[in-house]
Amino acid sequence: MAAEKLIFSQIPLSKSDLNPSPINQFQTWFHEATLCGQPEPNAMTLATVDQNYDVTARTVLLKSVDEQGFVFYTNYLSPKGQALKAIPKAALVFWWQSCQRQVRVTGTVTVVEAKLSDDYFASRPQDSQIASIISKQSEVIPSRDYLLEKFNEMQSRVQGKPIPRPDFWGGFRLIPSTVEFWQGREHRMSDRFKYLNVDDIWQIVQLSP
Ligand SMILES: Cc1cc2nc3c(=O)[nH]c(=O)nc-3n(C[C@H](O)[C@H](O)[C@H](O)COP(=O)(O)O)c2cc1C
Ligand SMILES: Cc1ncc(COP(=O)(O)O)c(CN)c1O
Repeated sequence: MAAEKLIFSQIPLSKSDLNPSPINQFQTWFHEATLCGQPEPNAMTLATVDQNYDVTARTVLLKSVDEQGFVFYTNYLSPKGQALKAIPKAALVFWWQSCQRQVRVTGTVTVVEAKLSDDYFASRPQDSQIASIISKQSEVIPSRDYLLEKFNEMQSRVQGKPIPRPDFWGGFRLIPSTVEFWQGREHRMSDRFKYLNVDDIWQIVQLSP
């Protein structure tokens, strides 16, 4: 592991290393994060702004990424769901300490196709499905017992039968307009490159650390 870490941490990143597509570049770095031994490399900070301009960030899990964008799943009625409905813009941050790498993404957010959410919901363990349904995400609750009672009630009611996805739960896709790759280097002289989408063409600029 130590040797693998050495391979990717504190190695120079130069423009000629970068794939013309920030998504391909992200996929390469994501793979390398696993090689570095980074636990949960798909955990990302998601920052949103609501209609009162209040800014909030929380961790969510990246569940898929392709040329269309970065997909995560959540409760559409949650604070983040409501914020994204009001202002469909967001930022993502990945910090892969094991590789001394950071990726920052900004862009616009759309609700994913119902079929994609249906398929993802169906792939989750049934107890996770139940938790998503009985939990009104981020609402104040009187106690854990209150939640457990709802969980147990639903568990005994469905008895393992397939549960359809509720319409208040599903995926969002962040369509990137900027993607920045940061490689930690010695003396805080880190390497940074930012992809900017200009008229559907990705331009790459180098940034001062
Ligand atoms: C590692 C980690 C992964 C998480 N993944 C998700 C996720 O994929 N979807 C989700 O809705 N909440 C996830 N959460 C919980 C959120 O951080 C947050 O507590 C919850 O979504 C409520 O956020 P909100 O009140 O801003 O809407 C995760 C938390 C952690 C620590
Ligand atoms: C509330 C919540 N919803 C969704 C997820 C996404 O992960 P999974 O679908 O693997 O449960 C998480 C991950 N911890 C979560 O905490």
